[in-house]
Order: sequence, then C-alpha cells, then structure tokens
Amino acid sequence: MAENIPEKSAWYIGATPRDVGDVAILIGDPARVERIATHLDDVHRVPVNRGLQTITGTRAGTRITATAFGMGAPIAAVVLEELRALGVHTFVRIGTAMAAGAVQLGDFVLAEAALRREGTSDSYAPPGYPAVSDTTLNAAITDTLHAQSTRRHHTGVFASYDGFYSQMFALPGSRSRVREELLDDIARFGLIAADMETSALLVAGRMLGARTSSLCVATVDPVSQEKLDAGRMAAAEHDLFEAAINALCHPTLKETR
Ligand SMILES: O=P(O)(O)O[C@H]1O[C@H](CO)[C@@H](O)[C@H]1O
Ligand SMILES: O=c1cc[nH]c(=O)[nH]1
Repeated sequence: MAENIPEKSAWYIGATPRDVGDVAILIGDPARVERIATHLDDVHRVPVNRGLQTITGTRAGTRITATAFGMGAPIAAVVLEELRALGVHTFVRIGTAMAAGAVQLGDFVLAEAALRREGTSDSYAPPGYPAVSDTTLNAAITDTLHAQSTRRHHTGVFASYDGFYSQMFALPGSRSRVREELLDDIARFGLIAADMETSALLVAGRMLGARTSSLCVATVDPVSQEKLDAGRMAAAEHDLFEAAINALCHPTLKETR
C-alpha cells in the first residue's frame, strides 16, 4: 500500500520531506544543534549521517528545521541543496564570524551581501553574479533584532573565504601576507564580517529559488586575534538562536511566499 512505501531520503543528511519544515536554520558547529533544540517544541531528530545532524521543532506553529553542516562552503551548499530539494524555501545561516570595521566582539552581523572569495559559489554562477541576501527575509530579521534588542547589530557586506588558516587566521610564524589580504579586503570593501560560508549560501540559495540570509555573532578580532570568551559566547549564542527562530516565524514571511 502506498503509505507503506518508504519515502526517499536525502543522500547525505538522511532526511525525508516529512522530516523537515518550510524554513531552516543552517548551523556550522554540530554541538549547537542540541542547544537550539531546547528553544523549540516537539523536536524530532533525524539519525546523524556522516556527522550531519538535522532536527525539526516548532515555535508558534511554525515548523523549523536546523541542520549542522560542520565547516566550509562545499558541505554547507550540499546541505542547502538537499533541504531545498525536500521543500525548504527559506534559510538563515547562523554562526560565528570575524569582526570587521566598527563591529565589536559579541555584536550581531547581518549580511546584506557578501564578497565571493570562496570557490563553491563559482559552481553555481559566474563571478559577476552577486551574492545578496533576500530582502524580505532580512527585513524580518531586522525587525526581530529591534524587538529583541539584546545586543548591537550591523547590516552590511561580509566576505567568505575557503582557507581558514591560509586566508583568515594566520598561525604564529606563518606568512603574514595572509592577514594582509584579509585586512585589505576589509578596508577596501568596507566589510563588516568574514566567514567561510555566507557568499556560497547566498548564491546557491538564490540560484535554487530559495530565500537566504546570514546572521552571525562576531567572535574574533582580525588584527589582535582576540576571541570572544566562552561565557559571552554562550550568551550571544542564546540571543542568536532566539533571533533566527523568531525571524523565521515573522508574519511577513508567510504573507509574501
Ligand atoms: O560558527 P560557525 O557557524 O561554525 O562558522 C564559522 O566557524 C568556522 C570557522 O571558524 C566556519 O564554519 C565559520 O564560518
Ligand atoms: O575567524 C573566524 C571566526 C569565525 N568564523 C570564521 O570563519 N573565521
């Protein structure tokens, strides 16, 4: 009988259409999945596959999926592709980013657009194609951040890089030009943040007909390499989860889809 035929599951994340909602939060660190689960009701867990973990829970009647991709643009795009194929139409990447410009550690940074310094977005669109966030989604996120008003936020241009140690965070004794390239980009393009996935997700999301944006906490200073301490990070993560979940429940996202 038809209802006994197992639904096909996505190759890597292992989820079926029934396992996911219409909207999703893309998380880097897998350890954040169980922590965001505590912010949702009726949480359903998909078995972990290849370290990729997906859960779906509800908030105010909206089913929200959260999947952790780990680190870097290629796997982040795989996860976005699979969730999109399962029916997800709206994505918010949440995570950590390097602070740039006037941004201070612990501030939120919301991507309006991103400089494509990674290679994954090239597999979706030529270099002249812009990596831009969805404006309706960003309006919902901004509205939520104002209502939440727990910490400062900045909206602007991110840059995303493939090489964490070769392009973003030089280890002691490594080639100093590494950081100079990043500092050059920050100054030349007035960036507010740098991470590893945002530009690829914005391009892939748009090419696949999904709404996509990226909201991060600034956690590292590019010049001093100072990092946000664990206590402040935990508080920021809590606020980040709430901002993403509340934004995805925003009424305008339902009205305009
Ligand atoms: O905190 P998450 O979301 O993992 O994001 C950031 O952390 C990793 C590298 O530090 C990259 O994935 C980067 O984008
Ligand atoms: O330095 C950093 C911090 C967070 N995320 C990154 O990609 N780089």
